[in-house]
Amino acid sequence: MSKKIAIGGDHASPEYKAAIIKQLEEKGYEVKNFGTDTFDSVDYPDFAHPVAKGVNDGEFDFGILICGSANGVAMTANKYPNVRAGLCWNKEIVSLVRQHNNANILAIPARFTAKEQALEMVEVFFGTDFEGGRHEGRVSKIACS
Ligand SMILES: O=C(CO)[C@H](O)[C@H](O)[C@H](O)COP(=O)(O)O
Repeated sequence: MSKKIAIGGDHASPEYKAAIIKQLEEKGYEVKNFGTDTFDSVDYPDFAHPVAKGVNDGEFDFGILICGSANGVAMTANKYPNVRAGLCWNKEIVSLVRQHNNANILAIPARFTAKEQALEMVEVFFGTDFEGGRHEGRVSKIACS
């Protein structure tokens, strides 16, 4: 069954988001776009919450969030107990956030990452599995009870 992916971001990112959606759909993923789709100024939590909630509730397997620095969307998403959003700026960090942290949301800083690099990061994110092992226990300690 194809993976279901939720994606969203603010006005810093619509063209990155569109390119990522195209790439993912071409690879057969099912993608739901939560906006925004224009450069009109918006508030990033309004787009990060629905993506994070969908991943948190198991409606989506993974999420992608994009804003200028990625801090705002990552902070918002990480309020949800089942979400592990990783702010990534290169492919190596993306590999690690999947292998070691079992991230289920990739947070991309559009204003500090070239679009080609963002697309490569997305490819690495979905091509890398959690290693488990010694990381299982650590990841299980992330959420507050
Ligand atoms: O990076 C962000 C939040 O962490 C967002 O993209 C904001 O838009 C950023 O704070 C910049 O805001 P601006 O209104 O685009 O100047």
